[in-house]
Amino acid sequence: MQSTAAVSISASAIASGGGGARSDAARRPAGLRVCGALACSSLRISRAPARRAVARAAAAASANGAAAASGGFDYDLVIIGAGVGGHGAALHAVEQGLKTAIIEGDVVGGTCVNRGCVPSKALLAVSGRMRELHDEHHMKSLGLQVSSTGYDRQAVADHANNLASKIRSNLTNSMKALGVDILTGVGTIVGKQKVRYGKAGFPDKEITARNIIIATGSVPFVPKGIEIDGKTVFTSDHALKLESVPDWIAIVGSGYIGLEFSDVYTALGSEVTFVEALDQLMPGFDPEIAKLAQRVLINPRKIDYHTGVFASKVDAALIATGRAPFTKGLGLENINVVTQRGFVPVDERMQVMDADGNVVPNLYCIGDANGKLMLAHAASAQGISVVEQISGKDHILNHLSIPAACFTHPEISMVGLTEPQAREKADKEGFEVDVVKTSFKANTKALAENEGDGIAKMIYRPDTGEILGVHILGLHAADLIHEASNAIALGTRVQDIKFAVHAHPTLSEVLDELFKAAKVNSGVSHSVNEPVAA
Ligand SMILES: Cc1cc2nc3c(=O)[nH]c(=O)nc-3n(C[C@H](O)[C@H](O)[C@H](O)COP(=O)(O)OP(=O)(O)OC[C@H]3O[C@@H](n4cnc5c(N)ncnc54)[C@H](O)[C@@H]3O)c2cc1C
Ligand SMILES: NC(=O)c1ccc[n+]([C@@H]2O[C@H](COP(=O)([O-])OP(=O)(O)OC[C@H]3O[C@@H](n4cnc5c(N)ncnc54)[C@H](O)[C@@H]3O)[C@@H](O)[C@H]2O)c1
Repeated sequence: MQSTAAVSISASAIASGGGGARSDAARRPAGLRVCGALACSSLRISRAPARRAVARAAAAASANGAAAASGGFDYDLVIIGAGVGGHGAALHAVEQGLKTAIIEGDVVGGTCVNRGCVPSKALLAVSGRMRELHDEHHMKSLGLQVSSTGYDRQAVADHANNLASKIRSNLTNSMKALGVDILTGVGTIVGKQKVRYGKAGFPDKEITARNIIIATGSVPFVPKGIEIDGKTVFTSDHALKLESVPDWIAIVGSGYIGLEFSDVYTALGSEVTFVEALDQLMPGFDPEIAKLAQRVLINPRKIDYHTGVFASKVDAALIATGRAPFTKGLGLENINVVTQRGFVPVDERMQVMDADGNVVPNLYCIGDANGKLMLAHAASAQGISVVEQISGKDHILNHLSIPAACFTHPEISMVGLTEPQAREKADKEGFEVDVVKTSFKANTKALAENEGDGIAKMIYRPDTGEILGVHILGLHAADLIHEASNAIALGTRVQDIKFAVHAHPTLSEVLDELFKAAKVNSGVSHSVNEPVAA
């Protein structure tokens, strides 16, 4: 960390508000609407007649609450925390035929649905449209005329709130429909395979479970010395309610939350000042992408910034300085588990480790509470991975294949290593890395949209063709990254993926060109497009 000057920011400018598993899918009725981590789809399940009979019986048993857990336990699986991590685990557990309960101490959906991904993306959808409508030059170049633009702050806030409610009820209904028992109260582990739940501090109901997953998530991290009052000094929890749009706002921290909120606030007319502790903005991103992002997302907007400034006292600001695990009151001391800065220590299988470094049998922790990767889809993927294991299939999630995206306009996305991380690994392990880049400026679809700002960058091994990292800044970068993340997850090499065909004209051709630009050492064979016998 660089120099650490404390900063004090005046409140005056902020004040003016504006505008042994049993039958699996068995329990899921055909044609049911099912919600994954963040999306719902209609599922139709076709089964052979014999399986259908078993399925009907199990579904009936489930509907009566009669399905039994194995081994004399109340449940095969109890999940503490019904955020997206817990929800993802619960759905997969039911699919595996596990009798499952989920305990929630507040509202279903946790951070992502109620105070995170969902409402923030609703606000960002508004900011994207406002930005476009306000950009007269952009509109004119498309031949469009817009006479006036404006927004209704309360209506924008309602859009975010309504979306959160809708997704929350989708998640709740999907679990109920599949036979997950939703238990209300704060969960505490009182012993091996034993959980009590109820009023915080006074849990009065006890259940046993063969396996327990901790999925209790996180809360905003607020640096020492900063007092949150929810009005002039606040976190994303408050900002997402959009109770006001200040003329000016200081944002402490230029990570995901800071950046996304700077996009929202500047689109709605605020001026923004970033205060960032490290010596460059967006320090968590690939440095080259961060530099370009500064040129596209910061410099042309009403944003100024102070880097190398560690905020320890503020009078008016959005505090976006990271998240802290929410693991208090979980009763970990009852099973000899000591948290590390609040995070639950886990191994690569999300198995909880005790104070002596041993695995605690039948206890797992997923999502923000273990701190491996604080993203909604990572939490859910970890949950699914754990359920695979407890259903008898060993599974280790490759975290380097998990994509991330920042939903600014344009978006930033990434998967795998940054260039400095890849070079460090290459130095240690003794291999070469190469980097290729392509631009949105040469992409027909991006130019048709008049959105040519952006690049894609790939870091790879020329000796093997292994993809080490891909970073994109540009239109729909968040959607584009999945071709790269799937390639990493499936171990697809550059020399193979470069022969995959992309529709024209699409933004995906930015990645097509990227793969084709890579030079893998001759002699390394490829395996796709080999003639297949008819
Ligand atoms: C503003 C913002 C925007 C974000 N945007 C994105 C995004 O676009 N994409 C993305 O991937 N991620 C995003 N994230 C991160 C994402 O929200 C988290 O990574 C994700 O919610 C973690 O899921 P989780 O299930 O681990 O925990 P949470 O979602 O925090 O859920 C934990 C649940 O456990 C409950 N709980 C806690 N303790 C107990 C207990 N003892 N007993 C019973 N219940 C308990 C809590 O009430 C909560 O409901 C965002 C976060 C924020 C703050
Ligand atoms: N689109 C998304 O996927 C998305 C969106 C929002 C949040 N999230 C998740 O939520 C988590 C929290 O987001 P975040 O933006 O709060 O955290 P972050 O870790 O992304 O960024 C925090 C920033 O604050 C800076 N900082 C910390 N203490 C400071 C201080 N005292 N003074 C000045 N600067 C300081 C850090 O250097 C860092 O740049 C992230 O880990 C992210 O995974 C994801």
